[in-house]
Amino acid sequence: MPSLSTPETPHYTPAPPTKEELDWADLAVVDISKADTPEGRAELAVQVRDAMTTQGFFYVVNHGYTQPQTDRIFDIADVPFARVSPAEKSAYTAKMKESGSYQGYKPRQYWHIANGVHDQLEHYNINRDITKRAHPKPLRPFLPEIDAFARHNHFNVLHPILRLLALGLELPEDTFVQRHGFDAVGETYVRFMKYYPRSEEEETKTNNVWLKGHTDFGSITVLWSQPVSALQILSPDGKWRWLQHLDNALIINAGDALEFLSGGFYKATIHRVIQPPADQRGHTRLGVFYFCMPDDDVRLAPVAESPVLQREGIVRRCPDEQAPFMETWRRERTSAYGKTDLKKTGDGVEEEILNGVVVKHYN
Ligand SMILES: O=C(O)CCC(=O)C(=O)O
Ligand SMILES: [Fe+2]
Repeated sequence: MPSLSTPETPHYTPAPPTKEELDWADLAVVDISKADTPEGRAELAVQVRDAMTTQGFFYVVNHGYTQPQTDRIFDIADVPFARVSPAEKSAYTAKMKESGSYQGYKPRQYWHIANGVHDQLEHYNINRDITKRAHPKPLRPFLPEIDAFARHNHFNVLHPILRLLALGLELPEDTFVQRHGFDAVGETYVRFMKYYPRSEEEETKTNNVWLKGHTDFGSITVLWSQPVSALQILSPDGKWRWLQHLDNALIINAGDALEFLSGGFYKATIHRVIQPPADQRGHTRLGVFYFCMPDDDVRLAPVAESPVLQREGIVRRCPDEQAPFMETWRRERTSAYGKTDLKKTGDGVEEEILNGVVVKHYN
């Protein structure tokens, strides 16, 4: 909470929500405050199971942060971009290709998008254990608030959702919670992300794609809703649909690790970022995320003991004995992303093979 004792920082004002009527995805809204009781969890488990087996995305509301608390996190999120010098940014750049980890900065223009055009977004990633590594000086006064924010995401958002996902598979409630320890060794982290407007030439050469269609490689992504429309999901009918901003809501999606663990029952949904509608162009777009993944030593093989999977069948992307550990999967995905030669396999689809598993990218 902002108070007299919290350090000051300029307020980040995002563009107002678009007035355009876009083709919005119709997603469930999950009131996570109901997860406090067994009856509430039983009700939400059905809602979450339906969302995760069809769209792979849903909204969460009543997560326990007030609008002013959320606004404060967005103000802090701008610090690593607006208040850190280029020299300090370069000193804290992540060694993505070499170490397979995003911890630190992903600089602008690091990824190839299409036709020689590179991205125009930077992000700064902070492991939930904020003490694991040093941070740029201007960010240091805000570390206690970032620590509280990571814990809030972990215990009040991630764990309740993991319990619902286990219930949806008729498994003991803590099946996935046990594989996502806050104090375990693993990469689950906070990401602040800033997109900058692009030139006409960049827009044309990339067909307005800012971030290519992909699945996230972790289990669950928590995206703090912000007003600049640009995120689209590939709907089950094959159409790209826009995600609508809801004030102080979270957007939740499943990634590869959850798809592996659930034997294909919960879908890692493909999503991308494109140029915003005309009334929001020319603005920066600031994002706040909590990227969640199982602990490094978790093997990403299906929870075959699930009665649901026994009835419905399991879809495997590789044989169980070859299923990657979370650590291998995240390092390979991180090193390869935006840096490898992809093979064109269809209209707007490119592929690569990592650890014996096909990974698709969409334009
Ligand atoms: O910026 C967004 O809305 C989505 C970003 C995203 O998909 C990612 O960082 O994996
Ligand atoms: Fe993503």
